[in-house]
Amino acid sequence: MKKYLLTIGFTIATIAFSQNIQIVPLGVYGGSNESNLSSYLIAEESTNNYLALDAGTIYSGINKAIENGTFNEDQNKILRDYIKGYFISHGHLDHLSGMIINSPEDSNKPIYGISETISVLKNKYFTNDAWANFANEGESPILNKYYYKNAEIGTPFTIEGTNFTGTIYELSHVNPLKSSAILVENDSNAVLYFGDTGADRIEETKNLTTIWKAITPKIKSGKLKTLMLEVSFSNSQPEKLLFGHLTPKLINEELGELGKQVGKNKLKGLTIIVTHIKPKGDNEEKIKEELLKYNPYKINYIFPKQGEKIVLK
Ligand SMILES: Nc1ncnc2c1ncn2[C@@H]1O[C@@H]2COP(=O)(O)O[C@H]2[C@H]1O
Repeated sequence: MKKYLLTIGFTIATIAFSQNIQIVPLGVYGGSNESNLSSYLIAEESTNNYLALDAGTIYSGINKAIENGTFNEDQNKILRDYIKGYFISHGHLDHLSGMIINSPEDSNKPIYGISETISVLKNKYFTNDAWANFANEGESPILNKYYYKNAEIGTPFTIEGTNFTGTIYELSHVNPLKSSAILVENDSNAVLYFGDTGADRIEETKNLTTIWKAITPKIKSGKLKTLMLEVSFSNSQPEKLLFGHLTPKLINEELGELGKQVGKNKLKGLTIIVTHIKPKGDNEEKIKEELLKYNPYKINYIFPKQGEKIVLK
């Protein structure tokens, strides 16, 4: 009997610990189309406990997900109950305007970010001049709906309302402007989401190298399921006009650095979800073509679509 119970316990534990991760893109572009800007909901597959990775577009993305059958609930419930908190990578509008605009209808929840991002929210957006202060610090009247969670770089923290922990890393988005990435993980799976970032060579920083070193063990063990990485421009964009972004060429340059840590063959089949494409002219088609045509590390590229769920196995 005892052995039987132990087996059941082990099976339940295995199921509990091997939760796949799902991602619901609410917005996928890095500009122009204000109804489809960077925001990705991430949760364990069998739950509705989502962290929003950036919040450029919220309302239109939820509607699109309902239209696609990804969600089968009303708009308000998804906003208020499913989204347990926001990670905001940096202070640019295309990463947070959806959260601001929807704040009057939202419920109480945390906003995670580096101190620079929280400072922008506090001093530029949740102000009486720009909107109203729906957060818990800053200008009066303080409406106390959102509460800031200032994350220390590289120190894991609990993501409220989920089984995830988060670890934030610093990025450079036209040095000295800071952006950030977050490693979201449960016991068996991990996803690394990047806000806007330039390449180390162009930004003259070592931020990406630091991240590649930090995640190498998780890639080697197979725990890290995907990188959600920006590719804003095609290779035709001159390096002096990148404004702190990546191109397919620079992705391969950075993957070369990661490959040095992990071992080249270990990158084969790694999934990269391509974020933040700027949908101007034929930029989107060119980026896709360039990534797929010259893919020396045999990366599995996914081009997310608004409202279409991705399950990472
Ligand atoms: N000096 C500049 N000249 C023209 N466009 C710029 C300049 N700096 C920033 N931008 C644009 O403004 C955008 C702000 O958000 P992004 O960083 O996504 O991308 C940036 C560029 O597209």
